[in-house]
Order: sequence, then structure tokens, then C-alpha cells
Amino acid sequence: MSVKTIALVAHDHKKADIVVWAQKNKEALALFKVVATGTTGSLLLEKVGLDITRLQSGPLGGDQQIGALIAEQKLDALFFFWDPMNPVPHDPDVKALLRLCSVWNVPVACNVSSADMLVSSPLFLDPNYKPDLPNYDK
Ligand SMILES: O=C(CO)COP(=O)(O)O
Repeated sequence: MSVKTIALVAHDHKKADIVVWAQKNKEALALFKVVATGTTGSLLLEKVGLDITRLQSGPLGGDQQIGALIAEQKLDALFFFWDPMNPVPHDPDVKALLRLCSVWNVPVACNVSSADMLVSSPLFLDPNYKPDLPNYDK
């Protein structure tokens, strides 16, 4: 049984949302090891006081670093408040990250309501719960 690792990421127009969400869920988030992309991580540290491992900023490779954690089976969930209304320069990285969540059966919440449900899910909070790994041999 080990502490779960989660990643928190928000695009610029969603950063206010993730700060409010993290403030609301600060107690629950303290149960996890938290990693975040650079700017999101700085904001969460400053405004919420979360203990966070900061990766690169998204456009500089932060999404890919989180993808690498998924490929190495070192990430238990992704909370990604991505922006459906504004394009980002690293859109291929965003798509790749979301794709890897599906490839590796990693739970991913892309908006406030799904983040609320995931962070309060008894199943996810069960330290013994591990989603099945996919089998691509067939
Ligand atoms: O762009 C991002 C995710 O695609 C987020 O990166 P920042 O947290 O550095 O803004």
C-alpha cells in the first residue's frame, strides 16, 4: 500500500477554476503525492499552499513529463482542466497526454464536476484499489 500520485494541470483560462477547486479539496489532496505542470504548480503552491512537485510548464514539455509518468505506471490519476475554447501551441502534447490516460487506463478528470467525483470516490481513495492494466497482446 503506497501513497497515490496525482497530477494537476490547467490551461490558462482554467487556472482560476483549478485554484478554487484545490482550495475546496485541500484536505483530500493532502492524501496524495501531487505533481503539476510549472505554472499551475506555482499557482497552487502560492494560492493553496499545496506541497507540489513542479514539472516543466506545459508548452515546454510538462504534459510530456506527465505522459512519461503514465507510461512508467507512476501516476494514479490526472486532473486536467483543459480549455476547449482556446487553442494552445502544444496541442499535440495535450492530445498525447489524454491518449496515454486511455492507453494505460488511468482515471482522468477534465472538468470541475468530474474532478469532484474522482477526488471523493471511495474506490479511488481505497489504497488497495488499482485499475486493471490493459492487455494489448490480443
Ligand atoms: O499547458 C498546460 C497543459 O497543457 C499547463 O501548463 P502550465 O501549468 O505550465 O501553464
